Amino acid sequence: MSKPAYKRVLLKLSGEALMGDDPYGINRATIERTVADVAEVAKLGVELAIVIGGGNIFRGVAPGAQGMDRATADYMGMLATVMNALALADAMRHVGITARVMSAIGIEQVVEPYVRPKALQYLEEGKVVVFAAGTGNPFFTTDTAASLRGSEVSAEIVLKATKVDGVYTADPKKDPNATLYSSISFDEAIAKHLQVMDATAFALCRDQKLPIKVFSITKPGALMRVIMGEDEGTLVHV
Ligand SMILES: Nc1ncnc2c1ncn2[C@@H]1O[C@H](COP(=O)(O)OP(=O)(O)O)[C@@H](O)[C@H]1O
Ligand SMILES: O=c1ccn([C@@H]2O[C@H](COP(=O)(O)OP(=O)(O)O)[C@@H](O)[C@H]2O)c(=O)[nH]1
Repeated sequence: MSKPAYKRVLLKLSGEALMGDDPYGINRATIERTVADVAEVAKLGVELAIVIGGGNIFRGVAPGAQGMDRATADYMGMLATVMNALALADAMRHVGITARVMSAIGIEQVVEPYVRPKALQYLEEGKVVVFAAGTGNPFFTTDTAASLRGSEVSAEIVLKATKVDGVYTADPKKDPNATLYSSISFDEAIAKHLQVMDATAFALCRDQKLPIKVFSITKPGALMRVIMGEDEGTLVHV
């Protein structure tokens, strides 16, 4: 059997990865499917750090957050990612994968705080590390958290699993004529304002020379194909 293309990766899962076709929240069948994909990769011996989003929960409360102070709403969003991280780690435990959740905001009775050397130790021990609460700061996104943590743990690549199967010339959900890039440079993605990730996340990865692969969260086998270095999704590179 061929070998994985990477030894250590940072996987960014949007809240969507737990939501499925529900309007919001956590869908049991969907989380199990996501975890089965992740488990397959972990069992190959690839060291996996995960940053989980919160859109699936935050969307449910967002109407009530209207008119709210932005920073306060963002803290609610970060707490949503903590809930997702707990659900994800628990689902991993069910399939025999040991996961550790680390939070960027202090919430010690619930999960341990993010301590970089500890995260590195877990990864070396073959445990999956789930980073919760994004960067711990309002006005950021979990995509930026993925770039940050990916850099901190020296991941070889950031794998962004999302609703679309790669980076397009325009938002494919809005423009039916948009075409898929097989690869694109950070500078071009930023200059063209391609919104698949925010500019802060792109810029951090560019500066750290940390490539990003954007691929579908729903396409069966896509994560494994990416891990094996096969042609899948879009590579964003320096
Ligand atoms: N140029 C583009 N290529 C691909 N996707 C794009 C592009 N511009 C905007 N998008 C949108 O970005 C989304 C991916 O971002 P993601 O962080 O997973 O979602 P969200 O933040 O909305 O939960 C896709 O759903 C897609 O519709
Ligand atoms: O470093 C961070 C990461 C996240 N968030 C908040 O948490 C929410 C959920 O994260 P995100 O939208 O990135 O999740 P996803 O779309 O990937 O599910 C965001 O909308 C922000 O309000 C934040 O304030 N700082």
